[in-house]
Amino acid sequence: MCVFCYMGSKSFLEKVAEIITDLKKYNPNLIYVKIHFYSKNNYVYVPQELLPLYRDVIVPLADIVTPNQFEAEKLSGISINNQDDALKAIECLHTKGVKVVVISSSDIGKEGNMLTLASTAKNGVRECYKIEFPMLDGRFVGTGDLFAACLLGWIHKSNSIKDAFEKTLSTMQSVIKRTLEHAQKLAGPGNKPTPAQMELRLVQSKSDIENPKDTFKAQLNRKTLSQSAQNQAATSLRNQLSGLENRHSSSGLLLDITRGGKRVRGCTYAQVTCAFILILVIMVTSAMMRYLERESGFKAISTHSVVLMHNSLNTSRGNMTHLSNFP
Ligand SMILES: Nc1ncnc2c1ncn2[C@@H]1O[C@H](COP(=O)(O)OP(=O)(O)O)[C@@H](O)[C@H]1O
Ligand SMILES: Cc1ncc(COP(=O)(O)O)c(CN)c1O
Repeated sequence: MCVFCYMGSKSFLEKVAEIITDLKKYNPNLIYVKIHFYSKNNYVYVPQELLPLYRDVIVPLADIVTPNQFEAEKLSGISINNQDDALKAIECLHTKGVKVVVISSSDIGKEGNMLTLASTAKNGVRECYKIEFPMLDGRFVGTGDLFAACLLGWIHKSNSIKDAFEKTLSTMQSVIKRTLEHAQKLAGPGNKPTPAQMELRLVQSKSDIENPKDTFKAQLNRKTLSQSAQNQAATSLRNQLSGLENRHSSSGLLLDITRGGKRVRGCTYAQVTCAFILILVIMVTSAMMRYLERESGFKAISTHSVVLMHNSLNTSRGNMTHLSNFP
C-alpha cells in the first residue's frame, strides 16, 4: 500500500508518478491512495500550474482518492452544488480509472450539515453511499489525513466500502468532538480556541480509532445520474471501447484470449478472414456436389484430407472431395 500526500513541486510530482508506475509493474496488487494534495476551505496549498499534472497523471494512477468538495471540483472541472453534481464529479474521477472515490466533506447536505459520499466502480457497476452529520464549529487540521488513513485501514480489513466508510466516519466524529471539547476547555468560556488548542486528540482517541462505535449508517445513494452525467458515462464507455479497438489494431489482433492478464492466444484479422473464406468454399463445394449428384447420377467420393486451418486457429482437418465417374 502506498499513500501519497500533496507535493508542491513539478519534478517531485513527476518522480512520484514514475515510482508508482514502476511499483505497480512489480506488484500489480499495490494499492495507491491519493489523499489531500491541493486545498482546504478554498485555500490552495500547491501552485495552480500543478493542477493538470495532479488531474491527468497522478489521479489516474490512484486506486483510491479522497478529495474534499473543493478538490473534487478542481479535479473534475465540475462545480458541485448538489448531489447530482457530486455524482457527476465522482463519475469523472472513476472515468480516470480510480476504483474508490470518496468525497470526504461537502456542504451539499441540509443546512448546517456535512455530507460525505463514497463510491466504488467495479466492472462498470457503481455503488455509492452517503453519510450526513452535523458540522461542528471549528477548523481542524489533519482531518483529511486521518480520514484517508482510517478508510484505507478499514478497506484493507473488511473489503466493504460501506463498512469502511461507516467506521471511518465514526472515528472522525469521535476524534473531532473530543478535540473540540478539549480545545474549548483550554480556551475558556466565550473564547475561540487557538489552532494549537485545536490539535487533534489522536492519542487520547486510540480506542475510537481501533474500535469505532456503531454510530453511523451509510445510505445507498439511490439518486440516479442526470442525463448529462449518463451521457458523460456513455462517452467514457465509448472511449474505453475505442481504447480497446486501438489496442487490438495496434497489436494487429482481432481476438485476445487472456489468462491472468497475459495474452495466451490471439488471432489476426487475416487469419479470421481466411477461416471464413475456407468455410464458405467448403459449403459451396459440398452444395455443388449434391446438386451435380442429383442432376447427373454421378457419385462424389472423398479421396484425401488436407489441413484447412492455420495452426494458430486450432489446426483442424476438412475433407476435399472430387467427382469420380461410376458406371
Ligand atoms: N467542522 C467539522 N465538523 C464535523 N466534522 C468535520 C469537520 N471538519 C472535518 N470533519 C470530519 O473530517 C472529515 C474530513 O474532513 P475534510 O474537511 O474533508 O478534510 P480536509 O478538508 O482536511 O481534507 C470529514 O469527513 C468529517 O468527518
Ligand atoms: C503541510 C500540510 N499541512 C497541513 C495538512 C493538513 O491537511 P488537512 O487538514 O486537509 O488534512 C497537510 C495534509 N497532508 C499537510 O501536508
